[in-house]
Amino acid sequence: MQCDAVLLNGSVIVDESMLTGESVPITKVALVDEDDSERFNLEKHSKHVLFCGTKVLQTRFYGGKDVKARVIRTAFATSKGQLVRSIMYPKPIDASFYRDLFMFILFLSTIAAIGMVYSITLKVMSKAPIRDIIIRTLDIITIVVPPALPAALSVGSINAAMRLQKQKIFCISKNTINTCGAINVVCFDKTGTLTEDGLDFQTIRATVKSKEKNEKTAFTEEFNTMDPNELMSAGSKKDIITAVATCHSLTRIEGVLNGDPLDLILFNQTGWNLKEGEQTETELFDNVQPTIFTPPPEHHSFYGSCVDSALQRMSVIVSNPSDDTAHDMTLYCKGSPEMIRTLCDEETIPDDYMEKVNYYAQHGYRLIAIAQKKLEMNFAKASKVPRAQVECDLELLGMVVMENRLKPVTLNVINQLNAAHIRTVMVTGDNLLTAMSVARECGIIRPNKRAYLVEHLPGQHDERGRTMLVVKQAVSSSQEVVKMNEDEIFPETFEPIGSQKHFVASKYHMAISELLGRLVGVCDVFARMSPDQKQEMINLLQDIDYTVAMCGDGANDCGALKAAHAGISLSDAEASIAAPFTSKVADIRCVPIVIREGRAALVTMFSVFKYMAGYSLAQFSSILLLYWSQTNLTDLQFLYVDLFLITITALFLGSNPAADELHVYPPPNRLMTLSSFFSVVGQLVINLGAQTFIYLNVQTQSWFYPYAIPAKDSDDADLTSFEATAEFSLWPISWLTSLFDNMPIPDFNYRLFIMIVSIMSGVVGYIYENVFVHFIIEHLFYKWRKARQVDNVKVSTEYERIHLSVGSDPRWIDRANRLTAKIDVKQTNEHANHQNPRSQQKSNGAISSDENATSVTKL
Ligand SMILES: Nc1ncnc2c1ncn2[C@@H]1O[C@H](COP(=O)(O)OP(=O)(O)OP(=O)(O)O)[C@@H](O)[C@H]1O
Repeated sequence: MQCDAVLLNGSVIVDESMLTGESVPITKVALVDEDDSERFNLEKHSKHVLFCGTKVLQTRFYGGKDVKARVIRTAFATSKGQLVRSIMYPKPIDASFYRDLFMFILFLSTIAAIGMVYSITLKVMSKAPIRDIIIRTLDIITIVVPPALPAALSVGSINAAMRLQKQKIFCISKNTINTCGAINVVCFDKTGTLTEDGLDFQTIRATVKSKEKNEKTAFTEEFNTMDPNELMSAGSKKDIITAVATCHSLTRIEGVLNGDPLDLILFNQTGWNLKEGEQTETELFDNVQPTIFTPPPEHHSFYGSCVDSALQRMSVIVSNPSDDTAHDMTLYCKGSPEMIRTLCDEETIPDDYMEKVNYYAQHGYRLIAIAQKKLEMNFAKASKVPRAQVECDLELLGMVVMENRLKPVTLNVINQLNAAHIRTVMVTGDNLLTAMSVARECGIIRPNKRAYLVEHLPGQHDERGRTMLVVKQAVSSSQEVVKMNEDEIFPETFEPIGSQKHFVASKYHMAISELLGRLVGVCDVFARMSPDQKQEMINLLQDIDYTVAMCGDGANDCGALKAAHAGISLSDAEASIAAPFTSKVADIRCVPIVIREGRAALVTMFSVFKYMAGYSLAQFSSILLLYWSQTNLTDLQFLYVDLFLITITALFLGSNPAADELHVYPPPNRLMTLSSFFSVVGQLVINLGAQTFIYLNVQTQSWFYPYAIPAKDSDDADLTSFEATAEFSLWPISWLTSLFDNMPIPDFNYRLFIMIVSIMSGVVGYIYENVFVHFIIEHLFYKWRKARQVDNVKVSTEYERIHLSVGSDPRWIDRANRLTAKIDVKQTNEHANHQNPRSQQKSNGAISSDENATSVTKL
């Protein structure tokens, strides 16, 4: 057998192409235990890569080729932590603040360079020895840019990672924690993330030939069990149960059935049993081996299945020894109702098919349609036949309706994020109507806002070449929009400062089941997204400068988790390797926690940086003055400032915990701003002013005598001087005075005077920071700049006005401007009152299924 990859427990052999992060097309996989590896000639059998893996991964091979490839990469990454980055993180971490840090260090270096020129000039003029010139000049660099800076900067994120771990959230990329502080949009997968993974079976609707409708196909009534006898008495074929029992990728691991939770629940409903072949795993991949499915005792047939899967559907070919001959087999296919419809013979589709699908979907149910096709082929041919050849002209057998239950904490967490003005977006592979209903239920679509469905009319363009779109209004939204004071949701009037300019406060929500680049900024629900589209959507959001978190649980979220600034996985399997964060508590409570800790890490990183830079500049001012007198601080004075005042204080600063709740104002995520510049330069000038004043003033005192410059400067030269003591300014307790080589200042009043000058300089610095930097620069100046930009772009409609509030970012305005073409929203009638018990509960989520009730807008 030749396969593309081998999952080998315990040892790792890697092909170079995987290390570059390229995707290798993998269609055939062998799983080998360590004990079997010698017998299995690895080099001969594997085309591309040999990997280590874990047995449990076998159950995940239901997602199609792409997913397989990802699983294999995961398998490798699982046991070789060090190489995880090269494979799973080909994309470097994007963080503008790291760039800013670098720029800021360059800025400090420029200040250091000025100091160096000053030092060289002074030393040359005083004819100092070359060695002294070099050492004193280089001193200035380490004073202005402290060597402990990088270590001190990472203290915040290390502490945050430890706090996260206590809350069962594990992080494999510490740098990402700082990025989380800047997150302004969170994308959620639906199934398994917002809703429970284990869906409850609700109803089965089989198809029958209806006598009343001239033998046309129709749906049976709702059945709440999968009893074949009940279904057959209603005229349905029992094949629908056989299809549910065989069309899946469940497998036994150590005797326990494992696999997709949806399949597991449906299979358990059938009461069938599954017995896999006795072969070793190696042999399993040499040939397609039948898996045996045993129906309940009254039947005694055996079925062999060949599982394959692809986007939105999966198919099996089944042989029933009691019914089929050696040349007869049956293909069973199950998947999304839209996809199965495209594969079925129209004759077998009931007239009210889409009506029923929409009916269930708009009440939040998850639907799986089931179809079959009789094949004339033997087992050997069936195992190799291309799926396109057999997956056509299917006969629809019916559909299964599953309940989509929200996890208990979901609503609360989404509300927390909304209240903090962090945009929440749903990105799911499921049906648009189901997605909208769940979005309404969990608060992504807010109760006081209308929801619109956007549909794309491919190929239709207006006179300006813009794509035509259809906008449908949610059926109940106009009547049932909950009248809420906007302040109840947004307690404070929101004013974007700095980083917060992307917040979109629109009066409505839009949902779409296609990925249209321009709409990522305005749609809140993205349905029928393939794994690649999920990833693409994250990239599009990043293109318009969002800092994006993605929270998901499944193999289909791996790409998006990897692409996001912060991927948060709720699963231990493949998603956990693609994501920097993994929560052991499988619900979305981890999302605000990660953002809060990210904010704490970001704030502490910036504060530590500013503190260290500020103190270094204060020390720099002292040095400039002391160099003028050809003296310097003593070694212990340097040590005291560097170690105690700068490094240890910075380390304590870095252990600040996160705030208890997610505040509406995020911390600034830029360091290179006008306010930072004025803050640093202003504090430097204030400090230098105070120190120069003392430096000059001390020289006018009667007891002062100037520093005696030694004949030849040497390392152990006596640096004791009144100038240095006045600059260093420590209360003259005798042991401290001798420890720091201070020159005791004899006049008590003058010591008090130095103290007062230093306090005054602190007060002036404080006032400058708060009045000039915070109020005038940050508040008034940014407000003035914002007022010059258009803030709200209005989208007019024939019936009402919809306001798109787009913040102040010019790119947003540009995008919103393209939406200002007329949106002609036609309101549809309230959908018929349904008997379904969930209809009341979910009425807010109901949306129109009337395909004609639309009109066109242009994008
Ligand atoms: N085991 C399965 N058997 C048949 N069809 C399936 C199965 N799992 C998913 N599907 C179909 O494929 C569609 C896409 O599945 P996918 O796993 O990408 O997303 P999802 O599970 O519906 O939602 P989410 O992306 O929120 O997890 C589903 O909506 C469903 O119609």
